[in-house]
Amino acid sequence: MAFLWGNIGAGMASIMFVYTIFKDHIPQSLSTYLEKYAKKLVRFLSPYIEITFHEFNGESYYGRSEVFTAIQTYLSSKASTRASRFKADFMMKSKSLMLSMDDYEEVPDVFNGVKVWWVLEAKVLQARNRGYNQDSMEKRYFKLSFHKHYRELIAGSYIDHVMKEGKAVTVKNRQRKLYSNNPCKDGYYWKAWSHVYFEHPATFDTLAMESKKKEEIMNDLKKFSEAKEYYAKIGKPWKRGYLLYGPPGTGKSTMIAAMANFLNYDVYDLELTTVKNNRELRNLLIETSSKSVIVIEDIDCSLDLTGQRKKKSKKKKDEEENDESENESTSSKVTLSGLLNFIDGLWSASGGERIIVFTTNHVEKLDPALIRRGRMDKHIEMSYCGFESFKVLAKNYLDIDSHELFAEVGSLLAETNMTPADVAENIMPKSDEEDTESCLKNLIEALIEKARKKAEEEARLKAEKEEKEKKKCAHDDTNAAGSMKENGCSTLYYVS
Ligand SMILES: Nc1ncnc2c1ncn2[C@@H]1O[C@H](COP(=O)(O)OP(=O)(O)OP(=O)(O)O)[C@@H](O)[C@H]1O
Repeated sequence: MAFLWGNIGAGMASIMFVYTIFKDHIPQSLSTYLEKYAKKLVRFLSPYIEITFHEFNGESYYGRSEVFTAIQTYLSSKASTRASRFKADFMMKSKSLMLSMDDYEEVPDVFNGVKVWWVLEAKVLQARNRGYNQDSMEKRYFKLSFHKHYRELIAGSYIDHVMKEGKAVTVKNRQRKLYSNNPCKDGYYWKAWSHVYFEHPATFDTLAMESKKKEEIMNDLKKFSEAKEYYAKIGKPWKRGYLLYGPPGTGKSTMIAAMANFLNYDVYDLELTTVKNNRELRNLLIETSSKSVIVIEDIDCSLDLTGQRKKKSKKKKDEEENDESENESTSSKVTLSGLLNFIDGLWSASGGERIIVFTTNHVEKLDPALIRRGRMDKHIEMSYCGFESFKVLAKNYLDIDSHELFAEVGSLLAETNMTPADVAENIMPKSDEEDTESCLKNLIEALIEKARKKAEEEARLKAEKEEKEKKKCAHDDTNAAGSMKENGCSTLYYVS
């Protein structure tokens, strides 16, 4: 068989050699025709099979194929020993170089004694307007070749093996990312998200919050991350919504970082004000990866989302519907109903786990439809610093568990509203000379000052209220006297 294929190969090589010599003398149309059929003939006679795995499925340039990513990761672990040309990337997490296979470089692999060959190829396509300035487009794919004889083994067990190994390596090497929705160019592609490596140090240990509340949140997150089968069973997308609300500086952003670190998820920071319309929002969300926290901070300020449902006119409804239509040049913005649709239904198809977090300083301003249970499953109030939270901050910043000044701090915190951000600022040593005691004294001073200002403010408000009431009484008396006069009374009668 090998001899026969060898002879056919030699014959084909001679024909190709002669063809190359005379190619310039053959008309263009005939030469294209010959090349096409020569390729078909070679494929027909070849004892080898080729399977291709495309980076993006179908027409869509959103949502990279998970199979392609797993193969890429699997091969990068092989490329370092089996290829002769590599692409090198510096891994922040492991502080080491990661080698991956270069374009058109062949990487052989052996499975159960059977040899296969991988190569990364690309087709360059005509430019098409897909919402960003696209010059031209490259469609990359992996090509796997193996002998026909091993069709079942390779198409079944081997591909499974590659997927499993690829995913395992991805989890091991995972460098988490913080994405923001600023389009950026990556090779031939415009990507809707740009990223930096996510290295926020916050954890639930360093988060200032009552331990019972923290534990409840951690249990909730853990249960969610392990509930793949449960979500599949009840037929719901594997997602969970959190609403974090509270005054500025109470740790909403810190909580998001702690959640992402706890789950080992990426973070997508979605700035809604820069999203043109519902279509763009959909594309952005489709492009988010599994195991991610999608954050919309200050949802009340993000867009005119609040109360829009109630007030929506017929005209507005029509605009929203047009927004979903083919017209990409529309200037309409993301709407509440658009956002609700994506939260409810978007990820049912993609299947991966996602957490969506809204933060707000003014929970009372939000449309109830946006935060109802089922959409935002857990509402977490981020509050002013209590004694338990203070102790976490004291441990973080001063490395102490107790101190004789703690009792005074505790009673002052009970009377005053100070955010964890302000507490942290006050106890942070400002120079090498500042010791623990002087840091705590700084905080006590700040708390006393805050309590004094609060008392002053309360006194001012009380005086203002009394003044208003006095004026109102005088005004009522004048009106009463006036109406009596109108009714022909000359004397005022007071009824007690
Ligand atoms: N609960 C907390 N635990 C630990 N540190 C906190 C906490 N709250 C605030 N901080 C500290 O204060 C800084 C600001 O807090 P953060 O940005 O998380 O507050 P926020 O509620 O998100 O504020 P904003 O509403 O203004 O965005 C943080 O960098 C952190 O150092």
